[in-house]
Amino acid sequence: MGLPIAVEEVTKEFRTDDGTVTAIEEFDFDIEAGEVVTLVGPTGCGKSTILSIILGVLSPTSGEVVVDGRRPYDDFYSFRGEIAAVFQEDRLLPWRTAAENAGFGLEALGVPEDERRRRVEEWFDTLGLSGYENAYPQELSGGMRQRVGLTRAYVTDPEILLLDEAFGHLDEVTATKLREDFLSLIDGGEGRTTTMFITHDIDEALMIGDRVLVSRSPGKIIDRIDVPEGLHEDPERHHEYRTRILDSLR
Ligand SMILES: Nc1ncnc2c1ncn2[C@@H]1O[C@H](COP(=O)(O)OP(=O)(O)OP(=O)(O)O)[C@@H](O)[C@H]1O
Repeated sequence: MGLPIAVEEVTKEFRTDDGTVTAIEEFDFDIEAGEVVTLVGPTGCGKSTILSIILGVLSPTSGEVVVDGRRPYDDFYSFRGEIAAVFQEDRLLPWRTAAENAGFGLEALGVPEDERRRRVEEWFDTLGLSGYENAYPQELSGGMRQRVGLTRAYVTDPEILLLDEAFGHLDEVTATKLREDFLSLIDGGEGRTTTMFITHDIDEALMIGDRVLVSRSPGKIIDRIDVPEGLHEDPERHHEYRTRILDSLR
């Protein structure tokens, strides 16, 4: 069903040669178990920073993130297999085949090879990668590589999935197809994974999120929007929501 995420008054500052940069200021929101929340905003508004804190690779300067009574950055290894992330660059290992890359997380969790193969094959089938198990990343298109990255995350059956501009560098046709597949994946499951999806693309944020958080640089959340069901199939209403976000970012 996924675990809920509580982000409580989180501020993150970085020290630089010129002083201090505030990447995010008092981010405060909850993501319910199984909810899909998108965070949208222009470059430099703190999207990757908050994602890294939830993933547990960065600590906040003040405030805290609590998942299941634990803080990911204090207890990183206890979240192994529970939080998975997909990034803009696919981060596949070039010397591993597509199936070996996709099974990497399971391998780290000590899942036996037969079981790994079975689970990867199931996901490859769902994501249209069947037949490419033995291909190397450099033999695959950008969209296919990103599907391998998604498989690597999904195959561990995580409680929380974090996506950082995951479809951002793909051409529009491939990105649209991946978004549609991604939506049918998250809507198809009986127990939804709690998902945080960050993007600078307003249409993508509205299409994917149950709820959209809007952030402006320097990192401050300036709007929170509940997305009505089926919004992306209603161009007029979609336009209204898009305009609201654009206006708040001006
Ligand atoms: N390690 C760091 N050291 C210094 N400043 C940093 C560091 N990481 C991020 N920042 C600064 O914090 C701010 C927010 O960065 P962040 O990467 O979170 O933004 P973003 O919204 O993800 O941007 P983009 O869409 O370009 O990826 C920026 O001003 C950035 O320069």
